[in-house]
Amino acid sequence: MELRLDGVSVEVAGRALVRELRLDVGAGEVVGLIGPNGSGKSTTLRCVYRALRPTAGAVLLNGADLAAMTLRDSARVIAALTQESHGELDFTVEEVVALGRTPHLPHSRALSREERELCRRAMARVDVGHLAGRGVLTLSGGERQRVLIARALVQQPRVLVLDEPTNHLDVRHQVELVTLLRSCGLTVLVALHDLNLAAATCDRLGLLSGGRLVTTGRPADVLTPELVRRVFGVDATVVRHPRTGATQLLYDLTTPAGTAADGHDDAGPTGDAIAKGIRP
Ligand SMILES: Nc1ncnc2c1ncn2[C@@H]1O[C@H](COP(=O)(O)OP(=O)(O)OP(=O)(O)O)[C@@H](O)[C@H]1O
Repeated sequence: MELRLDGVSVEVAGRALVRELRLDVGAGEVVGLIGPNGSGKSTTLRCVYRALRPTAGAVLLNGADLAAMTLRDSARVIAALTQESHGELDFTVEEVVALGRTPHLPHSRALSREERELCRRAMARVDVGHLAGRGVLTLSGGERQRVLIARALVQQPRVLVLDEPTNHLDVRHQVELVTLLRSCGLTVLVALHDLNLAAATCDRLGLLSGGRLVTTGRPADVLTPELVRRVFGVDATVVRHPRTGATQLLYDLTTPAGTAADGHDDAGPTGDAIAKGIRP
């Protein structure tokens, strides 16, 4: 299923948080949103999982406007792992995972045997099967994050939207999540802070700054030292992973590169200016 952000803008209290964002995620493609704090990544994702309505533009699924679908219908197609997903009540792990079936269940029907098996497999896939009977509030941050990934999987979506899914995950579970995102066959839009993880995970990246899309492209084309310096204010050397060939950045941790554009409307060069290499 193809996801298209068609000129999406979000304005809150007279302030533009996202401006005319155009981005396509092809069926089965993994696209990463990267950018400094406050650049508009979460706001963009909120428009896709319908926590926010774009002020202008539209989010399209296979060409159909998401705004015209019922929330239940879109929840059958789009699963989200969000920054807000953590306010669960004290359910057990298996109860939280089973909640992923809600958009598919007629009122008050219990899970079928197949659905319980689906939940069991999803829990095993993210390594939380042994926690099935535990209360989610007793879990560590990483364990809880993996439970929420299992919940998204049992939703059997066609599109997966993830906001910083590697938060709290140790390195093994980060690698497993990358493998899962790359192999699940779903259309994936994921916001990531870790640029090396983004480069290893995503087919393409969209780089945001100040609510604008600076550029999109393959990781090797987006993660250039020039753009990383202009947008993040960090000096980095680009290397290729010796085995996988993935683009990876080695940060220079000793010398600040100067002022980066941040998420504020009135600070730093605009996204367009950055994209063209123009300093005002
Ligand atoms: N409801 C809101 N009202 C006012 N401003 C908001 C609101 N939601 C977000 N913002 C502002 O919009 C900007 C973009 O926020 P957003 O959360 O999308 O950024 P982000 O790129 O996800 O940042 P981070 O990397 O810090 O998670 C920020 O300056 C934020 O303070």
